[in-house]
Amino acid sequence: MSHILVIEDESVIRTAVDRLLTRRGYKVNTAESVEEAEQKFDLKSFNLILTDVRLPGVPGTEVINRAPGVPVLIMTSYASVRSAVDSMKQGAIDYIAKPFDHDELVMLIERTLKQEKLGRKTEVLKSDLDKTYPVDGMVGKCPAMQEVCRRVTKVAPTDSTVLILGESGTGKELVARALHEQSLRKDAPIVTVNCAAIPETLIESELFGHEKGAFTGADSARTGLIEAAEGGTLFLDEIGELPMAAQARLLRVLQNGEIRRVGSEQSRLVDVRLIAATHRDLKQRVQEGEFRSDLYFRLRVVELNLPPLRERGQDVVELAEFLLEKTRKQLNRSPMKLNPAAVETITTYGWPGNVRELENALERAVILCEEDEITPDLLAIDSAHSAASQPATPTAASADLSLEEYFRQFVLENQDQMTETELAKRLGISRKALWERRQRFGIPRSKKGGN
Ligand SMILES: Nc1ncnc2c1ncn2[C@@H]1O[C@H](COP(=O)(O)OP(=O)(O)OP(=O)(O)O)[C@@H](O)[C@H]1O
Repeated sequence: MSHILVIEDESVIRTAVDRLLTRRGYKVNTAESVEEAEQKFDLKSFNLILTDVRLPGVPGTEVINRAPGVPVLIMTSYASVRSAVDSMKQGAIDYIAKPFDHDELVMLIERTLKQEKLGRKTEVLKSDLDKTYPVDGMVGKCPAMQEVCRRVTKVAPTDSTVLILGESGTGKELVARALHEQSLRKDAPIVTVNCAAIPETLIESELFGHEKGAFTGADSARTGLIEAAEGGTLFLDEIGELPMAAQARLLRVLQNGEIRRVGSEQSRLVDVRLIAATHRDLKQRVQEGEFRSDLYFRLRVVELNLPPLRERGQDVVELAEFLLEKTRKQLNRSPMKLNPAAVETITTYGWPGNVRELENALERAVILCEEDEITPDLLAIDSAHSAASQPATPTAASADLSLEEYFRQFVLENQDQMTETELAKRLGISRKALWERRQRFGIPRSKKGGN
């Protein structure tokens, strides 16, 4: 049984998390501060520590130093994304923004404990994968993916700005990380910001920082995420969602290498390489007046186009085999293979959620598989959702149905019967991505929903 320590000074949250985790079969201890936790327990004996950042006494991040080797998850309020980034730099495994829902927290904990258990094994696996696939575990032999790999290798060591285009789940973040890993900046941080996830009112101060008194509530000066990436790489995901005012500021960074905090008259120099990504047609956003053309041209110094999985031919089978092997090793299962019918299903399905959806389907199959063969039923691809027979998939008969419309329709039709986790899985996206899209497309969660 895994043993978890929860450090949280707000008693309502502490009790709720304690109850939730105990119900899920974990052994849980709680404390209101790092000092209290140290007095009562041997911090190093826990399998995982979940802590708030702001606590009476020393900040929660201090447990990273006081319990070396124990994975630490940080709970933080939304407004302090920056402190979460800092904690990650100090060695926290991950963070979760409050308010979080129970499923989200449990998933994060399960994942972290799984990773902790695998520990060194994963390291070995990673180096195996690196040997097999020259661009950091990126699988793909079709001409379009080969071109992407060639360009990644060529452009990574330069400081050029890169724009990565592709549908959701096609591997944009993987490419951004590969670019960083193969660059001279690899020992400095890569800071990832999802522009769609930060409210419009906060994005400028989150990215560029602000001076004391720059706006109501700014009671102290703060550095932004761009400065946090100093010497490294800034990955701006979903850049198509960046509001106009922030676009103007970003342009200045690209043109002059200078950053001006909100509320400041002075600029300071920053040394950051920018990689941006979007699933949107940016050129069209420019034509619609939603995106600055000068910024667009600055961004696409090098453009990488990731094709949707349905256009990658036989790559889908190689990817499935690769992901199957990766997942079964991570889950400590003996060798498995796809049977011919599963290969057929994988080849004919349209994969609207792209590689992420394939990854989820295989993870589920590995977990449920009792023999050494993956059969189509384990993949749980609803034949009604296959490319050939489902008019509601974006790849199918109604090709004119955009991904957004497909998403909207799917969520509205299914949210009363499915939990957010199930919805996200079926759409082949993460829960975070589901949340972001609900915000973006204005689809609130239904009251009847599963969680
Ligand atoms: N070519 C590939 N080879 C191996 N794994 C891949 C490949 N492409 C994507 N993946 C895996 O698929 C998952 C989704 O990829 P990633 O998060 O990079 O997609 P994305 O385009 O950034 O998605 P989103 O737009 O939804 O954020 C990741 O786990 C990634 O490692």
